[in-house]
Amino acid sequence: MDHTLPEDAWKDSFDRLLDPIPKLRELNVIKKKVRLSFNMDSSVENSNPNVLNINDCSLPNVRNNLTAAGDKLNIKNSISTPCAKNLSVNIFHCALSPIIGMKLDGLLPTEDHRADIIDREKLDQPRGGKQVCFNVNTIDSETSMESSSILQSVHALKARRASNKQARSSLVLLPGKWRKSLHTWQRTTQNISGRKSSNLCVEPRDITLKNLRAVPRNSRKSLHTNRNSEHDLEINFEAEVLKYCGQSSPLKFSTAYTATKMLDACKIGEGVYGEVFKYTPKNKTKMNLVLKVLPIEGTALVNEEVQKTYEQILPEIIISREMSALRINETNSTSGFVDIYNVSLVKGKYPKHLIGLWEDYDEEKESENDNPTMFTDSQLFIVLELKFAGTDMSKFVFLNAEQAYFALQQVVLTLAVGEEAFQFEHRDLHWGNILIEKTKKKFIDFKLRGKQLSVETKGIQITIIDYTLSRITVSECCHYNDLSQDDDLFVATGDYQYEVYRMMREELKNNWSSYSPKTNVQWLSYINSKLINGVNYKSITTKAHKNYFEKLKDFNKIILNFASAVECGQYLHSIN
Ligand SMILES: Nc1ncnc2c1ncn2[C@@H]1O[C@H](COP(=O)(O)OP(=O)(O)OP(=O)(O)O)[C@@H](O)[C@H]1O
Repeated sequence: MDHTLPEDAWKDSFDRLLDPIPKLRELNVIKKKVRLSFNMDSSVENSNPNVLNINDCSLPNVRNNLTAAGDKLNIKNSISTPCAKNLSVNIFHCALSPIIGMKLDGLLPTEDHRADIIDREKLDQPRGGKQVCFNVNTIDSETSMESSSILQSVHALKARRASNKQARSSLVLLPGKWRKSLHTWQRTTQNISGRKSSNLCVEPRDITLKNLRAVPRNSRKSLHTNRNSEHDLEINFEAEVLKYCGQSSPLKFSTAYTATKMLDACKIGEGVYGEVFKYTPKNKTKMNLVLKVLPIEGTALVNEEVQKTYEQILPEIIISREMSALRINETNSTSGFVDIYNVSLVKGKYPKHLIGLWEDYDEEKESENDNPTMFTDSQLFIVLELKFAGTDMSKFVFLNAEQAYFALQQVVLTLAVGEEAFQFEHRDLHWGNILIEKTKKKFIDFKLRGKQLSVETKGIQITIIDYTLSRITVSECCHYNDLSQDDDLFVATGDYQYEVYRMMREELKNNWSSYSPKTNVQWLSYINSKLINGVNYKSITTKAHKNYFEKLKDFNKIILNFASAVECGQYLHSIN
């Protein structure tokens, strides 16, 4: 029997169509143009579970945390998309641009992947692009993911939904900045599980970050404590913002912040809502300032987020101004809250030199934010000009525990002054929101209820930043962020920090407008624990280190018994 296939067996139906037109076949017009598309479902096709980006976790203690909690993440459920700029060759043969993923800072590797990371680090291999990872821990073992394919994840989730069980992803975050990771997780899981999305059917090719839409959040609220107040009348938030900026209309962005006025400028950080640049003003060459640039009021999503409105940005401006002004308050004063020099409302395209700085940062550190070239002529921004206040506590290297102990005292008294002046609760005082810089001053002065207090600096000065979740009462109005409907933050794990959000919710009975200075104590207990087990010390063998390390440990045993930062401060000052 002849097993030879007929000559045209290789032809598909399309080829057969060409048969009657031999000239076309000769030209092979169509086939020559067919290329393998890496764009299509690139989040699926190019997933590589062996690539994990921990470049942001270079600190030994962060690595330790990764080691301690690594088992919690099933890295197989990861989407990774190749990022052309990290690859030495262009694997994208097609004209369309590749889909760029984002890394989710807060997630932890498994044992296998830790080994892989170490191998990659030894070989100094290039990073494999940004990633989104999530851990689906409610899937039964038999339906658990067997490969890294997101396709299988989706099928498993669909199957699970079909059997009427609720799919819920767990959230394991690294200590510190959580907002970006949480938002990415929310977008990812909400679209996969359909929890808050009306579109329950998610096809694999829909799972690209550009397709994931943010859920608008409008949780900033202001509550008038005096109900008969004339403030209850309709507020014109635009006019209020302009008033705080000391302007009658927006300034032109490119002329208000020209390159010539900003010496030695560079981008130093980024948040979900904006970009942070550092520079020296031309007329004050001994000073370093920081510009925090926040797009507002536009309809375009920025970094996958809805832009804040005048109404949402106003409380942040008010809190920043009031806390900064405590430097000159007669009864309760502190310089521990970030010093704000100016706030302005600007309009127009991003200045070219700031785009250049953004791109330099992106080249070096890979920004997770959108390139500001996206902004049009009509875009509005709030620009906060702040004093540069140093390095955040997670990256700072303390000399020894004595220096850390006195830094804690500065944090305690700063919060205590805030409580007394404005019923202030920070509500998000993780170690990324405490900045530290060296100082030649011997003492830092505070005034609490009119009483002068001094704390030894031991060579460093602390500054508290980021009032996004903070609460204050000012001019019979309480400004706060209502987290009562925001379940996701309270399911996160991975650090004591995430326990504190739950502790706060319990303390406040989920009524976020109420005042309880105990939440400041809860954050102080977290900071104290980080000083015991988390921060870096230069010298740990000295007597001073051991002595003060014991003091930190003793204080840790009793700290949660205090009702406020004021009480903590009084106690610490009495035992000094
Ligand atoms: N005054 C300052 N001095 C030095 N660095 C600063 C200052 N303000 C902000 N930064 C740096 O910029 C980063 C982002 O700032 P910030 O936390 O205020 O932004 P954010 O948009 O509120 O962030 P997110 O909302 O994502 O937590 C900080 O982590 C810090 O490293």
